[in-house]
Amino acid sequence: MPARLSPEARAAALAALPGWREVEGRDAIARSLRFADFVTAFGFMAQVALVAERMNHHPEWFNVYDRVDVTLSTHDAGGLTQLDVDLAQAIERIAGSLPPARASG
Ligand SMILES: C[C@H](O)[C@H](O)[C@H]1CNC2=NC(N)=NC(=O)C2=N1
Repeated sequence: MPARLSPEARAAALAALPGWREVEGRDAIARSLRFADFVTAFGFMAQVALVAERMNHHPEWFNVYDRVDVTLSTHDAGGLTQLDVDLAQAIERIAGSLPPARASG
């Protein structure tokens, strides 16, 4: 398992991941994604699950209808590592290939 990212590496990683934010009170990053509908959201989760299993690195996530809240942290390392950055990038690639949510309000 990779080492926890230094504060500098962490800041650089976040700057390169628009939409992702730091989680308060723990060394983790998070993003909330919205899709066109439930089937698209669940399809996103299915695709991410296959990547996560291949990486042996798994997201914490919560789904309601068209929304998926994802938190990434490396539990074995007790914080953020390069694995989380790699998985976040894979998540961006998969989400970007799916139809977006309709604009609200
Ligand atoms: C035993 C197994 O390799 C570990 O539990 C893996 C599985 N998936 C994991 N996922 C995440 N997010 N962090 C981990 O430390 C982790 N460890």
